[in-house]
Amino acid sequence: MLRIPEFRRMWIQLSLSSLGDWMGLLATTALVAQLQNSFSGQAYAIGSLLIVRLMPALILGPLAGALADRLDRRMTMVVTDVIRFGLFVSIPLIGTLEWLLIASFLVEAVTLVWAPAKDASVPHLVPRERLAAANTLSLIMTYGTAPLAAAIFTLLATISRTLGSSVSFFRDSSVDLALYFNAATFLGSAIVIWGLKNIGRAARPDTGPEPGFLASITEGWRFVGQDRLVRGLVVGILGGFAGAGCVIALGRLYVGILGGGDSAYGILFGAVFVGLAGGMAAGPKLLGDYSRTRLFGVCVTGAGITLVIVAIIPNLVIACILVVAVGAFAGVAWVTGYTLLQAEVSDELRGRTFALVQSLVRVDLLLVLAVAPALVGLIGSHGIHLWGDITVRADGVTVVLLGGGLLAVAVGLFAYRQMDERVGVAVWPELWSALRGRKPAPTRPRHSGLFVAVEGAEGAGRSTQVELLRSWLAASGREVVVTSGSGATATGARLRELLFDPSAHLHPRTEALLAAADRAEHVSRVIEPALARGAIVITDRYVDSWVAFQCASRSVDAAELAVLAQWATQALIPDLTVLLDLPAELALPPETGVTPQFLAGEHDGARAHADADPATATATDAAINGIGGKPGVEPGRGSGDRSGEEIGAEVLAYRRRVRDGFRRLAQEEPARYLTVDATRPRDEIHAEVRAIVAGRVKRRAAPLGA
Ligand SMILES: Nc1ncnc2c1ncn2[C@@H]1O[C@H](COP(=O)(O)OP(=O)(O)OP(=O)(O)O)[C@@H](O)[C@H]1O
Ligand SMILES: Cc1cn([C@H]2C[C@H](O)[C@@H](COP(=O)(O)O)O2)c(=O)[nH]c1=O
Repeated sequence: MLRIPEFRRMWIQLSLSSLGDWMGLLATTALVAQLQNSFSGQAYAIGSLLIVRLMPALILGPLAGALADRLDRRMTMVVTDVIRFGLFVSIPLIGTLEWLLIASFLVEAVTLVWAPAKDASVPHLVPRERLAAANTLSLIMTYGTAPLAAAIFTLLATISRTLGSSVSFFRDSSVDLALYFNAATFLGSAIVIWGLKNIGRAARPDTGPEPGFLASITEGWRFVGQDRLVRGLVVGILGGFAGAGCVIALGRLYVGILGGGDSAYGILFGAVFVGLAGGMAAGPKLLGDYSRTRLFGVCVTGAGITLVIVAIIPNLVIACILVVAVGAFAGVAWVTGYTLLQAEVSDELRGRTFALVQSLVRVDLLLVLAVAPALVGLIGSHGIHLWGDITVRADGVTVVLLGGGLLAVAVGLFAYRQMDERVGVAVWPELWSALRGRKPAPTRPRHSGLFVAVEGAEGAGRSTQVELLRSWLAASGREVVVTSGSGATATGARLRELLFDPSAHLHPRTEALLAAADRAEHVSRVIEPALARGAIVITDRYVDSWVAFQCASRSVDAAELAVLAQWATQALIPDLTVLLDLPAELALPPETGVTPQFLAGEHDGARAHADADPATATATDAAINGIGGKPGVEPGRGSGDRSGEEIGAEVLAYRRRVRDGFRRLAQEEPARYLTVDATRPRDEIHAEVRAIVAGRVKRRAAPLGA
C-alpha cells in the first residue's frame, strides 16, 4: 500500500495527526489538572474538558460534513491543520483554564471539518479494491500512535523533571513541551497534505444547481436514512459502539465481580485492544473476497453473541480470552464498515455521511457511558439462587453487559438484513469457503428493482399467477417486466429450439451448457437491464426449473449444475421465488389437453386429488412422448416395447423427482421461497403472493400505492 506515493503521503499525515491528537489529549488533561489546586477542582476541570471536547460533534457535526463536501478537501485539511497548530501553540502561551477550554472546543470543531475531508479523500488516492487494506493501515496508525504518544509524553515529563532543577526553561514544562510537539505534528501534517495534488472538491453530478447549505445538510441526512446499505451500516456501527461503550464503562466493575483487581482489569482492557488490532489487521486478509456487506453484519452479530457469553461466564480467564474475540469481531466490522462507507457512498455525499456517522457515534458513546453505570447502580447487586450451591449472577453489571450484547446481536442482524445483496446464497458455506481461500461468486451491483420468479410443475398455475401479479403491480404505476425462464431472447429461442429437438440427441453436458447459454442471455439482456431501471421483473420459471427438470432426468449432478447456473446468471438470484407446489399426479402437460382443471372439474381450488388416477397420468405422459421433446429426456421417450403402464410409472416417478427437486431447493433457502399449495383457489394463492411481494417491494424501493 505504501508504495502508492499519494497514499503514503496521506498515511504519514494521518499518523502525524493521530500522534498529535493523542498527545493533545494527554497534555490538555494534564494541564487542566495543573491549573487547579484542589482535588475536586481538578476533577471538575477534567470533566469540563471532556464535555468541551465532545460538544462540537453534537452541535457542529452536520455543518462540518456539509462544509467538507463543499470546500476543496486538500485546502480544507491544510487550513484546519494550520489552525490546530496555532491553537495548540496558544494554549501554553496564554496559560489560563478558560483559554484551554475555549481552544479545546475550537480544536475539536476544526477537527470535525478535517476528519470528513480526510475520510472522503482516501478513495481518490487508492484503487477501490485496495481501500480495505488502506483503511486497515490508517486505523492501525490512528490507534497505534496512542502508546507512542504516551511514551513521548512520559519521556518529555522525565526530561523536564530531570533538567528542571538545573535549567529553568524545563521547570514544569513537560505539558508545554508536549503541546508544542503536538502543534508541530499539525504543521508537519499541513505541509505533507499541501503536496497531495489529487484531492480536490467533491465531484457533484450535473443534476442542476447546487443546493443551499442547509438543504445540503438535510440531503446528507435523507441519504443516510433512505439508503438501505448506509442505514444498515450506521445502525450496525452505533450498535457496535454501544456494546464497546458498555465494556469500557463496566470493565472494572465486571473484573471486580469475578474476583479480579486492577491488574486483571489491565489485562482485560489490553485483551480488547489486542483483539481489535488483530481483527483490523488480519480479518479482511483472512476472509479474502467474502462479501463485505455480509461480513459487517456477521461480525457485529458475532461481537454481540460473544459479549453475551462474556456477561454470563463466571471465569475471568475465559472472559479475557473471549474479550479478544469481541475485539477481533469489532475490529473486522470497523474496517469493513469504514471501507464500505468510502466505497459505496458517492463522492458528493461522502463528507456529510462521515460527519454524521462521527457525530452519532459520539452521542451514542456519551449516552452509553452515562447510562450504563447509572443502570448498574439502579439494578444493584443480586444473585438468583437456583438450587443447592448454584446461584446465578443477576447484578447490574451482568444485566447491562447482557443487554449490550443482545443489542449488538439485534443491530447486527438488522444490518445484515438491510445490507445483504446476496439473498439466497447461504451464509455459512460461503464464509467457510472464503476462510479456505476460495473465491466467491461475484457480488452484483445494487438496484432498486425487484426480481420475482414463479416456479412449479406443468399446469401448476404459473402463468395464471404471473398475470395476476403483473396486473396488480402495474396498477401501482411501477414498471413491470414479465418474462420467461427459457427462450426469452432471440438467441435463447434458437437455443431452446435445439434443446427441445429430440433428434439432436444432446449429451447431458451439452444440454446443460446450451441451457446455461440461454440463461446467460436472458439475465444479461432482459432481467439485468430491467432491474437496473428499477423495474419489477416477474419470470415464469428461472434456474430452479432447469435444475429440477434436468436433475430429475438424472443426467447431471445437481451441485455441478448449480455452479454452472450461478456462473451463467452471474449469481443473479430472485428476491422471491414463488413455488407453486402441485402433487406429481396432478402435474400434467397442457399439450395433452388433460389439465388439472380437467381432472378437478370446473371448480377453482378443487385440485387436491389425493385420488388422482395415476393411470390417467400414465396415459397422458405416454401421449406426450413425441409431442415436442423436452430437455431432461423425460422417461418414456424412446421407450421401445415397454408397456404403457411401465412408461406411466416411470413418468410419474420422474415427476415426483421434479417436485422433490423443487421442494428441496425451497427447503435449502426458506427465506427466499414462498411455497404455495397450488391446489388452492387461484385468488387465495394470489392474495398470499401479493402480501409477500408487497413487503419485498417496500423493503427494496418506493412503496406500492395499492
Ligand atoms: N389455482 C387454480 N385452481 C384451478 N385452476 C387453475 C388454478 N390456477 C390455474 N388454473 C388453471 O389451470 C390451467 C393451467 O394453468 P396455467 O397455464 O396458469 O399453468 P402453468 O403452470 O403456467 O402451465 P404450463 O406449464 O403449461 O405453462 C389453466 O387452465 C388455468 O386456468
Ligand atoms: C425450462 C425447462 C423446461 N423443461 C420442461 C418442463 C416442461 O415439461 C416443458 C416445457 O417447459 P416450459 O418452459 O414451461 O414451456 O419442458 C425442462 O425439462 N427443462 C427446462 O429447463
